[in-house]
Amino acid sequence: MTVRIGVIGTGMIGRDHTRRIQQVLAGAEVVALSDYNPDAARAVQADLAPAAQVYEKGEDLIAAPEVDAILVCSTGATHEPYVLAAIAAGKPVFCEKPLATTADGAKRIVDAEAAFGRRLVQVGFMRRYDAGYVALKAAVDSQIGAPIMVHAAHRNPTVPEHYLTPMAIHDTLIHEIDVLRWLLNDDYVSARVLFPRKAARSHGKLRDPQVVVLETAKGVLIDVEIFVNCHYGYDIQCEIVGEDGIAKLPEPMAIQMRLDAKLQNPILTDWKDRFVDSYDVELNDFIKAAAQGTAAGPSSWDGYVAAITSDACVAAQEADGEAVAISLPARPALYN
Ligand SMILES: NC(=O)c1ccc[n+]([C@@H]2O[C@H](COP(=O)([O-])OP(=O)(O)OC[C@H]3O[C@@H](n4cnc5c(N)ncnc54)[C@H](O)[C@@H]3O)[C@@H](O)[C@H]2O)c1
Ligand SMILES: O[C@H]1[C@H](O)[C@@H](O)[C@H](O)[C@@H](O)[C@H]1O
Repeated sequence: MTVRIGVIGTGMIGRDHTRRIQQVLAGAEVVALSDYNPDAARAVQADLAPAAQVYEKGEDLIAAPEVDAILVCSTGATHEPYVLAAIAAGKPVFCEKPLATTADGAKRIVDAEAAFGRRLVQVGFMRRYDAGYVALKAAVDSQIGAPIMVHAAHRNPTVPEHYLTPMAIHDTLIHEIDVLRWLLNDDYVSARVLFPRKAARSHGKLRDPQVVVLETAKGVLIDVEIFVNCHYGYDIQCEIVGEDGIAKLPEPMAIQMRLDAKLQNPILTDWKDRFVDSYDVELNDFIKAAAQGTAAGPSSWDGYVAAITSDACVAAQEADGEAVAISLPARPALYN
């Protein structure tokens, strides 16, 4: 079966996912496109999916009989209504992170999917599909003993002026919030945020860098440095300290050079390159499950937990280093 996919939001990642489906992956084709800016949808149609129908409204694309499954790749604040409409239509939906910009919004999605009674939603937490993180999880599960501490860093070379202090949580830390919970098979109980002096390259409305300290139910202490004006490159670090040893996320493959009297390893500068393979694997998982009328991978429950944790971290940014408690409601049976 070829899964007929409609893509809502044809900006940077919507275009890239369309390219994947049309040119890299098997088992699916993009038959419909929609964007708030119709010219963006038409440009993607012209470049990548000439047979696709362009819809002015995302809601009409979701309802279209030729669309079996939906990708929501629009701006974060617009995800919730599209995901709810896809669930109401009984169609599998892949939603880019964040699932919703508030915990209440994510809960509405969880409630709708649980009431529907079958998984339909996959959230775009692609790091769970990254070969390095998969190997790290195997080491944590079976080699280094029970985890005690995690040291992580999420560094971007630069961010635009519209990137404000809470975005370091909602837009950036959200990846660690999901992947560390998955790596440790644990949930968070509190968050603290500490700010060193502001880096000189941090623009006026942004406090950068910051350190988020998360504590888990099993007593693991996690520190994540978020530094989005680090200048030198796009750098993701993760080290897990266990009872018997330490496991570290591998560096991306790079040619080592002996050149000009230096031993050199290049560092990536663009997030699109760092996780390029994992985007392929996550969408492949979506296509396989959608062909069976369901969804796999990171669930709307995971998206909801990430939203609750993000809200706590944003509150912690204003709490002068004090801990903000995180408590989760009961998990519906659908997500056990
Ligand atoms: N998983 C990842 O690593 C990753 C990476 C980048 C972006 N993202 C997520 O993907 C989403 C899109 O990011 P992007 O970088 O492609 O942004 P972008 O700004 O390049 O594209 C967003 C597109 O959504 C369209 N849009 C806005 N409101 C809309 C609406 N109501 N209906 C339909 N279309 C609408 C815009 O016109 C634009 O074309 C964001 O939620 C972002 O967090 C995830
Ligand atoms: O939307 C991007 C993307 O999610 C990247 O993976 C992350 O490193 C950036 O901080 C964020 O702005």
